Amino acid sequence: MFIVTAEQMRAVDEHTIHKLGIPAASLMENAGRAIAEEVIRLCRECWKEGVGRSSEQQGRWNDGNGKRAHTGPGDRQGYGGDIIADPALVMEQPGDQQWYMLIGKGNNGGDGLVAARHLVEAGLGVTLVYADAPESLRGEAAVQRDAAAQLGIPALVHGREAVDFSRCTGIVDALLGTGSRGAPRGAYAALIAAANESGKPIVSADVPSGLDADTGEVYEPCIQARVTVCLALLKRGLVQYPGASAAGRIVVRSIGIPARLASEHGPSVRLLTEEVLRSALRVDTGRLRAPDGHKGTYGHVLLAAGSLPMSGAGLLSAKAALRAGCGLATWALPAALLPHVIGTVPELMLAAAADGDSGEWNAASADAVLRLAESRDVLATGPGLGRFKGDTDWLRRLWQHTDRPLVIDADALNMLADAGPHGPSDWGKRSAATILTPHPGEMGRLLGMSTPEVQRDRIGHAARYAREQGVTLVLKGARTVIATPSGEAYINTTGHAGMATGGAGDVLTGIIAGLLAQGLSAEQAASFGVFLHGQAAERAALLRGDPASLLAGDIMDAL
Ligand SMILES: NC(=O)C1=CN([C@@H]2O[C@H](COP(=O)(O)OP(=O)(O)OC[C@H]3O[C@@H](n4cnc5c(N)ncnc54)[C@H](O)[C@@H]3O)[C@@H](O)[C@H]2O)[C@@H](O)CC1
Ligand SMILES: [K+]
Repeated sequence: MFIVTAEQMRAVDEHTIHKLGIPAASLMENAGRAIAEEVIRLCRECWKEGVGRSSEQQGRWNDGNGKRAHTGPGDRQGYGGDIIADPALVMEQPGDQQWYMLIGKGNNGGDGLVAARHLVEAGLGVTLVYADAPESLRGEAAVQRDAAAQLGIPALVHGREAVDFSRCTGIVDALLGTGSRGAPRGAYAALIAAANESGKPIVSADVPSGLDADTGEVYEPCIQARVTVCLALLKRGLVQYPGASAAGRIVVRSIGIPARLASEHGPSVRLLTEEVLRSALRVDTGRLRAPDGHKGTYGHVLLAAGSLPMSGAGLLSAKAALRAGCGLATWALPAALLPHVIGTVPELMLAAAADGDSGEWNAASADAVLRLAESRDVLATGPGLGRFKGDTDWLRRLWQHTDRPLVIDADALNMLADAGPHGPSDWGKRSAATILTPHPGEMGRLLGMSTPEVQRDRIGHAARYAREQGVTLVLKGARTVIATPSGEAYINTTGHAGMATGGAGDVLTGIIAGLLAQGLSAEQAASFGVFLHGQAAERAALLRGDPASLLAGDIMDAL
């Protein structure tokens, strides 16, 4: 599933209308119809839950599968085939429903007006609530305004008549869509605040009004939707927090715009699903293990990690690499740690780096790491590494002198942040892939900005950095972003807040390194690794019963 910016959506709309010749009116009709169908779906669900229903009314609506939506002879036996009323728009007690349709003056409002027509057709009570004078609507939206007026659909205008939300069952928010700029103003702000205040279920057209469709930033006020009917293509703001929290359930409805046009009109950003892993990323898990393979077949990971106060980080990473399926893993660590970790993971090989009995890394150890890397397939570094004198130079040497794929995490990212104003691209282009796995704080240090600034546009920052620095970048956090040097990005959907626990990132580093060792490309290993990491956490939370009690080791054990 493609994820687009408002600008990309506008270009795709234009292409569909002007190059393919599909009329704008058709697109709006499809959009409004889809919104109406989702309103009816929600009504049916609310009925099942008993929300807003008196007890004698419960259990009397249509069940939504069309079976009880028959009309005429089809209800009787013996006359041949059934005759079924439009099943997506049928309800048994539609008259109980009073929906307020909040209508803005742009095309989002036009979608709401089309939806109003279809809801009236389905027998629901509908009242239009215009934010601006209806006369201010233009183009297709004005056509829909006139059709609604011809049909006698009741209408109120904010500022002219009082709007009492206590009288409605639910609200359709068609105030602002992808044409919205900045915080809602005037009547828009007032209607959004009152709609939220009412506590009635809200169905948003395309995006919740008050949400930045590109960044997921939530302005004050912003609709808190129960359902968002996203039209044609998923918008970036809906998959990024805090926007994702304002959107409720997101239903993407196709309206006649070919989805593949998205990648012709801007960067390709997709939701990371099993289907995308298989098709776009061509990850074939069935081929990872050959029946006649041996431990040499599946690659050897070298992990340079851990220091006295954070030895567990190295242990978690190295073990996760093995759990992800690499044939062998060597953990290079400061020599003083060796006696304490011997035997903790018997499957691991250990390589001691001279540390003057300090338990810490030092600049001179770069040579030892480079030598070890010569006979391994992947080098990963960062977890529990700590900072030490000359560390940025230490990392620069690894960057420049190993031809193995390199995974950089944690403190190694902080070393990278000190590389200079232009970032590590100043160190030259690496011959093998480089994967960076920052959390938002580390990303902020790499970019020279604050964590909230990073969070305000996660996809944008990640994609830009990956392209400019020629790296594959994994920006961790809810809805992890994987961005590639060629400008593509994937947004992960697996995992949960229980993963916010020390060591979870170390496990991810190990998984990605373990997958690289098995021959996956950087793009495949980063995406598949993030996806698996989240899935393992989901499974671990099920086993434990509560995500909050999850330890990083549980994620690894659930792989
Ligand atoms: N071909 C198309 O362009 C299609 C567009 N569609 C719908 O059209 C929407 C985009 O329509 P528009 O580009 O007309 O834009 P919008 O309908 O999102 O709203 C733009 C209007 O709102 C006003 N506005 C902008 N920011 C505001 C703020 N912060 N406070 C108060 N008023 C503000 C502007 O004056 C502008 O007139 C989509 O989200 C979608 O719902 C669909 O109908 C499908 C086809
Ligand atoms: K909206």
